[in-house]
Amino acid sequence: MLESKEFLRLILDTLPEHIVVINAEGDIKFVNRSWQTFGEQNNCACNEQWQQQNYLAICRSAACQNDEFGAKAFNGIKQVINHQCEEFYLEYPCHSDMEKRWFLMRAASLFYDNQRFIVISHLNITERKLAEQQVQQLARIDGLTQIANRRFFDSFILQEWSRCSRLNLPVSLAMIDLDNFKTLNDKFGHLVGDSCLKEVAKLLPEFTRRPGDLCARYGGEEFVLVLGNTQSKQAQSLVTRLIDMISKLQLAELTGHPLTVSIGLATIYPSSDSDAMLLIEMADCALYQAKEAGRNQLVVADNIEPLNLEKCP
Ligand SMILES: Nc1nc2c(ncn2[C@@H]2O[C@H](COP(=O)(O)OP(=O)(O)OP(=O)(O)O)[C@@H](O)[C@H]2O)c(=O)[nH]1
Repeated sequence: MLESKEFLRLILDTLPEHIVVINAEGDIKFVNRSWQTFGEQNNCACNEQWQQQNYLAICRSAACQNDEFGAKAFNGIKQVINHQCEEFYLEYPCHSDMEKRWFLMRAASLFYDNQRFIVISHLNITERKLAEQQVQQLARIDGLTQIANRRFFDSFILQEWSRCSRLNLPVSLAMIDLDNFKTLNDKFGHLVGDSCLKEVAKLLPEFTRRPGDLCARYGGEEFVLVLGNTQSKQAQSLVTRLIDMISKLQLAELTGHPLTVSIGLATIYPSSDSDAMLLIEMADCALYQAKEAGRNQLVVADNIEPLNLEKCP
């Protein structure tokens, strides 16, 4: 019984992996039931006639339509066919209109009857991928305010700095610090302090809608806005609007006083011999000056003489 082809086929049909076997030219020689069913459910054009298809041609045609995973699959399978490796693995997305899906593809060679075949299986790994994404999401979000955390800001600013350096675009950075927050905490308690932080954080995403923008909690009662490809004048008008919105927050019910912030704003055209630390230092220095000048105001680093930077803490 074990040698019966029918028996082996039935075993393959019970597997959840979608399995296709091709010859060294890429011609499909076998597909299991999971493969067939997946094709039917996803309206694959070549359903019913899989064994008249060439799998490498399918991958190449996907690659020609700029599907990077089609190109990777094609190259990987070719490597197995050409004995450059025994096995090839590829994790790839395959989203439908209704759901997100990811698969793990494995290609391995097989000799049978003096002929060479490649067994390609596709395992659904969506559950693991979604869990990974959730962990990544949690690792980049600040628990209290639900906006990006410092760690994510640190990597984002580097990316945006090099993107703007390549394209010769300005980057603006606003450092926003709540005024007299210690007094507020001492007077009304930390829970009220926390509510203030959450309310301010809720306003920020409205100012950072483009892919080159980010709002983040920089530390305790300090926030940052990264505004890629934004000139100082544009950034100043955004930040001025933010100051106005913060002053109108309904926090007076909690504290009896309007909440105010001090903001340091810096704008730089990145160059290859400078790094993002300079922008952060300039914005920080401007923030320091805003505090020194009495708080509840914006200071723009453009107006700071280079010498004055040294006076900052
Ligand atoms: N409620 C709350 N308070 C925080 C949090 N993180 C930091 N703080 C408090 O924020 C306060 C910051 O105090 P300071 O650095 O002296 O600043 P400040 O009182 O705002 O004074 P200026 O910045 O000079 O206007 C400290 O009392 C911190 O304990 C937080 O997550 N929640």
